Amino acid sequence: MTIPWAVASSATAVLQSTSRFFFTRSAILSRQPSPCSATVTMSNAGEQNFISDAAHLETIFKQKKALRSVIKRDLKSMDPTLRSQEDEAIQRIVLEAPWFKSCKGLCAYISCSALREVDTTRILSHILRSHPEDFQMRKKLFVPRVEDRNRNMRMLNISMTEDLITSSMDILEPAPVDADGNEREDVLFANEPVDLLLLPGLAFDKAGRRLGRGGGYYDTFLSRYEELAKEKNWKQPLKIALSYSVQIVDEGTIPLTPNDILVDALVSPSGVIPISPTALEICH
Ligand SMILES: Nc1nc2c(c(=O)[nH]1)N(C=O)[C@@H](CNc1ccc(C(=O)N[C@@H](CCC(=O)O)C(=O)O)cc1)CN2
Ligand SMILES: Nc1ncnc2c1ncn2[C@@H]1O[C@H](COP(=O)(O)OP(=O)(O)OP(=O)(O)O)[C@@H](O)[C@H]1O
Repeated sequence: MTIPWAVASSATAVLQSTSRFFFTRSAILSRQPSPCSATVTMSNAGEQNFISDAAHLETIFKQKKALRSVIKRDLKSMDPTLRSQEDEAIQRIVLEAPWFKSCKGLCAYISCSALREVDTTRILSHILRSHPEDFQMRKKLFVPRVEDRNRNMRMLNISMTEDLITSSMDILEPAPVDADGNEREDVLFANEPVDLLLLPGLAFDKAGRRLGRGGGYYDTFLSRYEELAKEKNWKQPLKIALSYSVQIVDEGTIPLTPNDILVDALVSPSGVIPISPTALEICH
């Protein structure tokens, strides 16, 4: 695996491209990373360093924003037939994967077609329909619920699609309490670990970088779960992102910021792309 320690293209290239009103896919996607880190400093004076760090981060967030626009535009113009073929292929690959079949608990997103996310309907209904006679045999499913605009997202347990309501962000989410008025189980307080996290995103690369929608919800949750698993001595869950072909970009295109968490593998319509040593071991 390439270690994506280099986080951004040169400030000059960024300023040139972000100062235009219109971004072409090739202009954004052709950037190469420079060997500078997110905490690059330009002076020995502490305050000066702080300013240059902040300015550098701001530049990187601008790059992320520009890349999001390009990918959103590409997703919008994707042929609907191709989209549904890719949705089918990706979900079939997940449903047939040994890491999916063997997992006992997982967090997955509820896809939103307006956001042009890879569909998860088949995967979720497969889980929720399985073992109707014995719920204990079922995979335990947790899905996201946004709590506020301050990056707080919980993953709550659901057992049927009727548990879901439309959120203010127009995404299906679980209500915090179930039909009997009981608080839903939060994965961060569960007694058992989950083995798998199925992640959405806007762009990905083959070194595990993931560009989200800019809310910081997933990176914050992933870092909390990573900490929890360490504290409890649990195996870290596999972090697998689902990606249309058009969302996979060249290495060096997705700038990294300090809180970004890398994924272990991608599932694209052409198959699983293992990235981390754990994923390489599981997939071969
Ligand atoms: N299906 C799904 N559920 C999810 C997420 C997700 O990405 N996908 N989230 C992952 O964080 C959280 C919700 N976060 C969201 C963040 C942005 C937008 C959104 O509509 N963004 C618009 C731009 C809005 C703007 O710029 O003001 C967009 O991306 O077009 C939706 C959900 C939790 N649930
Ligand atoms: N673990 C974290 N702790 C504190 N701040 C965070 C954390 N993760 C992300 N952030 C902040 O959230 C904001 C959005 O980050 P970024 O643009 O990288 O989001 P994203 O990766 O696109 O979104 P997401 O993580 O929801 O998929 C940034 O200000 C970032 O610094």
